[in-house]
This record gives sequence, structure tokens and C-alpha cells, in this order.
Amino acid sequence: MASRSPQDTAKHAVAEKAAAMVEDKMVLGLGSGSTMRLTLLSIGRRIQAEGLSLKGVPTSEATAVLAREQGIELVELDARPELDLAFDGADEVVPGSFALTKGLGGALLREKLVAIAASWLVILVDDGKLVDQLGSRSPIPVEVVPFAHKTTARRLAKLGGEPVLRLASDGTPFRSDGGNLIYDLKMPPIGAPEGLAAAIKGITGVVEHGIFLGMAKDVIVGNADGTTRRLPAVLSRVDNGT
Ligand SMILES: O=C[C@H](O)[C@H](O)[C@H](O)COP(=O)(O)O
Repeated sequence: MASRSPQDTAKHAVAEKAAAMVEDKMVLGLGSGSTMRLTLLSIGRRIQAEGLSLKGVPTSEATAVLAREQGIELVELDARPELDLAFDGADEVVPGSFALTKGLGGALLREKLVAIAASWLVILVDDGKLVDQLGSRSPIPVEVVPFAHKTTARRLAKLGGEPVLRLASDGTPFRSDGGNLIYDLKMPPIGAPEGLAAAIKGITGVVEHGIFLGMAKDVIVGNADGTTRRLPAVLSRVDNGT
């Protein structure tokens, strides 16, 4: 077996830790991305070994396929508006406030809908995702409707960043599962994410953005040596975007 990179080791560790939190008959929110992929595989192993009966709301088509393969029954969020537990990855996490950037995989809209519906949202990251301020290592993904998207991008630019239209691997504009476009808004490190989040949301043509505030209840960090640690719990909450 090929040896794992330190980042892969961290992701596997955090995936195992997350899977251990699952209890029989739970209804889960199922996030997207590579860390979630490993988490779904770990949950699948528990289903095989222990016969757990689980339901889940997937946040992307890719997650839906994998979750079904693992034996998780898919349900509509409208049918189960309250989720027992949700897991997701993130692109940036600020320890203390648990402010997050998400959406580099393009699933931010469904991820936010599921995050808001979850009684307990657990964010799973490797050590490299921890930042002092959002925008330090990742742009802010912004999902916009295709109609007049360049006009929407010009308005985004007025917020002080550089919006870059995301392209797929074939060079055509990337489309989200909802058929929308994504601009990656490159910003200097963001001191006050609440204000920026509200300003982005206030632009007509914007569907949603990847700043998640006041949603994560728990952050589990995977370390390169295969251990994990929980960040201290959030003490205060800000706007959760509902
Ligand atoms: O749209 C994608 C999601 O927000 C992912 O959860 C995020 O990009 C983290 O993905 P990964 O675990 O692959 O780093």
C-alpha cells in the first residue's frame, strides 16, 4: 500500500473520529469533499460491522452516490427538517469563533441549508485549515445565478476583492449542482466576516456565499501524526444566516 501523505493521514484520522460519533437510527447531514468522502467510508464500515440503520441528507450529487453505496438511506431535507448530527469539511476554520470558509468543492449552497438544519454540526479538517482570519488561505466562494453574472461580479469587486469565475477542468465555467456559477472572491484577510457576509448576500444575483458563521458546534482537527483534537467550544454565536 502506498504511504499516506501527512494531510491524508490527518484526514483519515478525523474521518474515523467522526464515524465513531454516529449512533443507530440517526438522521445525518452529509457534507461534501475529500474529508467527507473518507468519513462516509468509515461510517460505511460501521454499518457493515454493526448493522447500524442510518438515514442522511446529502449536500451534493457525489455525496448522494457514495452515501447510498455505503448503505445510508437518503432522505429529503424537506421531509426531515431537523437533523440529529451533520458532518462536513471546510476550507478554513478560525479557532475560537468557529467561523468557516466553505465551498471550494462547489457544494456551499446545499451545505449551508443542511448546516442550518442540523442540531449539531461537526466540522472535520486537517491542521492546515486553521487560520487566524478568513481569507488567509482560501478565496470566498460565491454562488451566483448565470443571468448577468458579469454584472454581479462587478458589484462583488466593489467589496474590495477580486472575483474570479471558477472554471471546470475542461475550461468551461464550473456549474454547481444547482446549475449556478461560482466566483471565487480573493480578499485580503477578513477582520469582520459578519459585515462582508451581509454585504455579499445583499447583492442581487448572489445565491449564497461560503462564509459560515455561528453554525459549527464542534471542530475536530486531524494531525499529521494520525491523532485528532477537538477545538474548544464556541462561547458566543453570531448570525447563522437563516
Ligand atoms: O464545497 C465543498 C465543501 O465546502 C468542502 O467541504 C470543503 O471544500 C472541504 O473539502 P475537503 O475536505 O476536500 O478539503
